[in-house]
Amino acid sequence: MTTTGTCIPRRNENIRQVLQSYVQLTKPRIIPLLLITTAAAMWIASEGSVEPLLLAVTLLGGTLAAASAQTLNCIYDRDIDYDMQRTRKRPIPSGRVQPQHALIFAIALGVVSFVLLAVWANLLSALLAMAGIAIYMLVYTHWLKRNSPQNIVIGGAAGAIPPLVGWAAVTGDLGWMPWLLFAIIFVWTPPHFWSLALMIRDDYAAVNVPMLPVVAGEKETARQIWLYTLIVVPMTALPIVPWGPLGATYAAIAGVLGALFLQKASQLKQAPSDKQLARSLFKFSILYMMLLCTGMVVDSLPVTHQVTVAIVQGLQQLAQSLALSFG
Ligand code: HEM
Ligand SMILES: CC(C)=CCC/C(C)=C/CC/C(C)=C/COP(=O)(O)OP(=O)(O)O
Repeated sequence: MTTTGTCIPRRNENIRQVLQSYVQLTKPRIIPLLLITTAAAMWIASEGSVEPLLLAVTLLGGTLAAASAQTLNCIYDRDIDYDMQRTRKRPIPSGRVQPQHALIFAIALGVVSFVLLAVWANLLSALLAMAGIAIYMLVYTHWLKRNSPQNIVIGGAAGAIPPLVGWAAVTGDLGWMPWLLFAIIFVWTPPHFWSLALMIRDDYAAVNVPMLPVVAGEKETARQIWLYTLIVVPMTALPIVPWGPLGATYAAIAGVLGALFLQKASQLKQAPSDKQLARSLFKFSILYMMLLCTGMVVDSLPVTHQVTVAIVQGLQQLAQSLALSFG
């Protein structure tokens, strides 16, 4: 058959499609931001010089744990995913992957993640990653998603676990700083998700998932988005000296980002039915978390510290010479 030259390409094409379906089960577009929050925690915990191998192993373990969690969610939610426009083409509702095969895949991902983290990082980071899967599946997907408009507030704890994994991988324990990172992501999640939910409210209403915009309406959702934004922005100041380990570079980045986040949330509060504003806030929430974490990494680098010290010393000298010439 190979002499016809048609079978091998077709087989390769099939393998490619199967692989693509399994990758889609893991909702891969969400994972990079989860990893950025993990990496930020690792950089702060190691004061700017994280061991490359530990970083790689922890990010791989985190990727596999998140992929396992998302695959389990795709299995559990296959009924509503079939009924929703946005999710109908996912691998299970569209019949491309059998739920039993997806389950084996999810378990394999979870086991490899646990072993990787437990052996090459430490047991605490491995257990935290497993706790992330358990909270996402049991608390969010099974218990709250279909039963309470507070589903993503409480269930959001799962998405806030990655920085705990990163911190634990570096230090072997958890102080207040990783819990502060957890809290920042926890409080950031409602503005992130509800701005999206405002755009796809009808999808959730059609399958009776009580997301806040379905249950309480656009005005109340926009009001609560505003309140959570009002809480999260000042919280991002707490990692700054004298309270925390971060300095001027992070403070400047967090300040600008916070002002923009507040501005966008306030605009949405004034026009809760405006889908463009909701879309803009959703997209910005992702950029916000990405840049905030990047700011944490940049601020933690020793070179940033050296540059900041040099600038401060330069300013002091300038002030002294000005004082001398005017005094
Ligand atoms: C319970 C908490 C959360 C819920 C319910 C939630 C929900 C969602 C949903 C439904 C989407 C749209 C996905 C799609 O179109 O298939 C989305 C997108 C996204 N989420 Fe979240 N999210 C949560 C927490 C997080 C966290 C903690 C992060 C990372 C720190 C995150 C990062 C993202 C990113 C990067 C996207 C955009 C993906 C794209 O480019 O399409 N989410 N989220
Ligand atoms: C440490 C560790 C393993 C953490 C994992 C946490 C995790 C997987 C967070 C993702 C949260 C998320 C994107 C939920 C999507 O909601 P949904 O499933 O209701 O979205 P849908 O409507 O698109 O199905």
